Amino acid sequence: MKVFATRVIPPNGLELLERAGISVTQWTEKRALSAEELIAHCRQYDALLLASDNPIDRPFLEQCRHLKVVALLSVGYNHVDVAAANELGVPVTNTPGVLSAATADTAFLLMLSAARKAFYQHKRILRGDWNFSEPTANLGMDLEGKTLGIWGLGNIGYVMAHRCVSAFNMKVIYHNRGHNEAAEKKLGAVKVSFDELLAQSDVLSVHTALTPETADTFDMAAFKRMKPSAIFINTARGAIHNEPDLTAAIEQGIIWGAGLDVTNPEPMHPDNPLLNMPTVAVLPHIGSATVETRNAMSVMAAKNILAAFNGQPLPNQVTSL
Ligand SMILES: NC(=O)C1=CN([C@@H]2O[C@H](COP(=O)(O)OP(=O)(O)OC[C@H]3O[C@@H](n4cnc5c(N)ncnc54)[C@H](OP(=O)(O)O)[C@@H]3O)[C@@H](O)[C@H]2O)C=CC1
Ligand SMILES: O=CC(=O)O
Repeated sequence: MKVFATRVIPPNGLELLERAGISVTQWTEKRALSAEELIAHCRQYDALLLASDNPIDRPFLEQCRHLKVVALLSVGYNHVDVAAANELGVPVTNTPGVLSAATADTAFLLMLSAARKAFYQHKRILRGDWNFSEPTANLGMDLEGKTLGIWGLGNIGYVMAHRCVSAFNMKVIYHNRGHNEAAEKKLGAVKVSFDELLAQSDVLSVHTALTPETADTFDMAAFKRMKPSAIFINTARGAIHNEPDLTAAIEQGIIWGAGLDVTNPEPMHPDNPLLNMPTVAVLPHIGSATVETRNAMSVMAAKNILAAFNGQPLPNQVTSL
């Protein structure tokens, strides 16, 4: 059995596959594979380990029906046509849970960085503008006791809420389609309507999957319903917010600032005005990027591949949005 990986894979997962006698070919070029190249490679392999954002769409799936599994090195699967995969009998797996803490830490980092204008303060040092003795300049805001609103309180949202309650005694409100009973019981999280989430959050952190229902939710109309002191955090997917509207909302003081690990589009252009706003912190989609977490993800993906090759139930198969 042979696996094709679209990027260099963290060692723990790779070792697991190789110990089982499976050969893994990794795409080592910096540039991403084109759709045609991906299909051409996959024709020669039994499984795909997808560590890039190449779409797994119907044209791909129609030409690669022989794959025993497409194992994603991510929890998000908005780049997969799940209905087509189900219809064409190509199993798809993801990596839930193991990356929740690292991604929540990224959201927490962005929240604190936006609140204290950290990225901007760093830029001040670089340009020789230390200015220590000015008591009213470059002030941030406290987070102690503030209200954290989570849109999509699942695995990552839960850890983010836990961090914020433990560190800053923040009150947690959330909006999901269902209830998160563990968060209600253990963190005192209160489910509110989406309108209340917008109106009451001091920090609003997005943790839903990108779906047709969640795309473009945070536009100017949504920002106008938020507090002028609110911080918007998105570590989920950039297409959930409208970036020109977010830029205008911060410029016009409709909201205070933002922390983004995901942008729309990615990569963000280096001239994007958000990068020069004092109350904005942007990271290049590094949510799960720690040594431990990426290794854990690679092990999870490898276990899904091994299960597929051994004809066993797949531990992390995704079958619906
Ligand atoms: N920046 C990064 O590097 C990373 C980004 N991510 C992104 O984070 C996302 C979340 O991951 P994870 O926490 O593991 O996922 P989960 O499935 O555990 O949580 C998602 C939550 O969103 C809620 N939800 C889904 N649809 C809606 C909706 N329309 N309205 C309100 N709530 C909704 C779900 O609850 P309910 O069903 O009750 O509505 C669920 O609780 C991923 O899909 C991925 O896109 C993940 C990892 C790393
Ligand atoms: O964006 C990363 C993911 O795991 O999803």
